[in-house]
Amino acid sequence: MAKLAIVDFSNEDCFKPGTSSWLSIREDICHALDKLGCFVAILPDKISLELRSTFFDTLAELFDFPTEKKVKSFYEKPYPTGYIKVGNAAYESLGIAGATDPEQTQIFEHHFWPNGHNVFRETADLYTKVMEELHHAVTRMVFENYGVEEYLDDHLESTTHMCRFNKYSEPEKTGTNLGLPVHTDSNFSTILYQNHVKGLEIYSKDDEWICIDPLPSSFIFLAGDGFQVWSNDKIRACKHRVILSENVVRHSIGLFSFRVGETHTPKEFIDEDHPLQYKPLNNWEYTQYVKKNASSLGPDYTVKAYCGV
Ligand SMILES: O=C(O)CCC(=O)C(=O)O
Ligand SMILES: [Fe+2]
Repeated sequence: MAKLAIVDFSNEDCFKPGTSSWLSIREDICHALDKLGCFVAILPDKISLELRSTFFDTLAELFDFPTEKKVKSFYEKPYPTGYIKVGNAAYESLGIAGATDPEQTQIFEHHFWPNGHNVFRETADLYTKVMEELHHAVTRMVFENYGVEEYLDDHLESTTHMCRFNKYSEPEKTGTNLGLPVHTDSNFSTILYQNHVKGLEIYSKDDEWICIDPLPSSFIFLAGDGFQVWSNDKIRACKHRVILSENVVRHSIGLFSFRVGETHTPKEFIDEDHPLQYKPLNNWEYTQYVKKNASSLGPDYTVKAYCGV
């Protein structure tokens, strides 16, 4: 079975370009992305265990609001997003668009708690900040590794982040242990963080599934379809799913990073042995298309069918 890479970011130098820690981690994560499109980043000491536990309690409070309230939590810009629940499935999710802007978290907070909920807002901002920092560092490492740093600033400036809070109800309540079916994320890249309940599984190349231990210091980085298009298939979008094996509520947080406008494959990824695989991708239109047509497209639909050359 392919091994999931666990990459230790505990040394602050890991976030400083050019240091030996940075260069060593850069090699590890690029190798991991090449193999599975995914790795686990260990970030201890960023958020205390107490705050983590309090935050997951506030997520339970959040999902306890009536459905009518949750449905009305909606963002029009920079892209439409809001509450998701399909049928009586185990999964439901609330999103904050442009979540790295604390004003957006505040709009979300006030929708649910008109008098404010400091712990929720401050901790949501903290998690978002930690995940954004990780996103920046990993993206820079990948661009450096492939010799395309000249496009990095434009890429980061064109990236917007959506934060989603997910709840998976107890299997005995919903009658299913399927949290989320097999999929790749349609955006560029995602960082996930779980409560103490396991469920996230990564598809390994040997047709086996790797269950990710829900450790308090583990953040999971996943390449999405946008990453695959950008890298001309050098880095494949990571297939994953959520299977609930315990009869308890599972929560997770995700930072979904999108490139606004079109994602192009840099010329550096194209040569005689690696001809261009994709037309430019409008990641947001693609995401909407996949969401709208999920049932007719089926589980084997890929970004290649959408914009392959
Ligand atoms: O809850 C998780 O761990 C995974 C969520 C996920 O895959 C998604 O929202 O796309
Ligand atoms: Fe996903």
